[in-house]
Amino acid sequence: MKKIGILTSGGDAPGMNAAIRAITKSAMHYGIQAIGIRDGFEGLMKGRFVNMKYTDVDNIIQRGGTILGSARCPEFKNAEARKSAVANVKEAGIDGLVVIGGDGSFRGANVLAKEVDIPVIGLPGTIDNDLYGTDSTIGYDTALNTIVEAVDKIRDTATSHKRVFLVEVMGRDSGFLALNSAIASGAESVLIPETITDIEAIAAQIKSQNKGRRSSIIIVAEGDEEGGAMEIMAKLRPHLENFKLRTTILGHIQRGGVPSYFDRALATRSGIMAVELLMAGKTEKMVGVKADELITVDLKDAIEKKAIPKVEREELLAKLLTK
Ligand SMILES: Nc1ncnc2c1ncn2[C@@H]1O[C@H](COP(=O)(O)OP(=O)(O)O)[C@@H](O)[C@H]1O
Ligand SMILES: O=P(O)(O)OC[C@H]1O[C@](O)(COP(=O)(O)O)[C@@H](O)[C@@H]1O
Ligand SMILES: [Mg+2]
Repeated sequence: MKKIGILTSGGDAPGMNAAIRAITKSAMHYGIQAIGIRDGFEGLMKGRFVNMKYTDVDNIIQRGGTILGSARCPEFKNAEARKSAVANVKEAGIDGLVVIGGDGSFRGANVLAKEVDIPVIGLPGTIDNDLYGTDSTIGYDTALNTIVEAVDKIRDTATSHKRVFLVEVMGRDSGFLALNSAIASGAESVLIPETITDIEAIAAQIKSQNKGRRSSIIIVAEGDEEGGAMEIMAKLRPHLENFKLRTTILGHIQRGGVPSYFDRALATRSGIMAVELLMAGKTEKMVGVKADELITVDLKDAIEKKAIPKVEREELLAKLLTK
């Protein structure tokens, strides 16, 4: 192995830079040239490649976002359009590729691996934590901490005014961020796409626990089947006429910021492993983590199987969420 390509794709996530750094430095350690590919699959198709130097990755472990840039690139789903990416990889002499991204990026990585015929490894980089086979994706922990900090602030004002707040968090098809931020912020309720949302039951719950005398926080995953926080508020309003309802959409602040210790460490360990897997000729694998041990998962499984947010002692937790 002489040249390893690195790209970041899909929604950016805190810790992507730590991964880029670890891959670049480990490649150099093994006498391999790291090639940075700008703007995800878009840069791969357009041949936006840079030889990574040691100094390019100095001082980036603590920075959010991705120094390589990222993109959503729908054209990459088209086999004809991907031909230019394959040609660019061959021309640059890239003989191994690390794709850092979410489920969509791994679908792209999986088809590309077959067309370009070089080993491809995926590192899960997404705040959504929606990849099967890993306890945590890079960026998830930081985003959770961002949400919890924001909800703590909302709680102060909600309590002062005895209001009911609907706080919308990211998670396009997945409730990981919503469920776990709700647990950690002491929210009264949580709405996630994995469970059926019953508007009347939520209204009854708010009435019984609150009676207009205290604050309530309802975390809403943006992908909930009843809609985002605005839609849920509109649906709740007729049932909660005597309550003061407010909505906050946290939005893209959840994607930025200084990565947590956890995300930096996970990204660094996974980045080293990605290089070693490529050197061993392994392909179409995702590097994941289970009970603090790094593991590999077939990319196919990571994409096709559904990651489901799990909680132990669901009944007790439901009480904690509603009292
Ligand atoms: N089925 C697919 N085939 C080929 N490429 C895909 C496929 N799905 C997604 N991609 C590529 O991966 C990119 C990132 O996917 P996206 O779903 O936007 O983000 P994420 O990887 O964070 O889930 C897409 O913009 C597209 O270029
Ligand atoms: O920034 P965009 O393109 O509007 O995308 C927003 C989406 O990206 C995410 O932040 C991350 O999702 P991906 O990892 O799949 O890109 C989702 O939670 C959110 O729905
Ligand atoms: Mg995704």
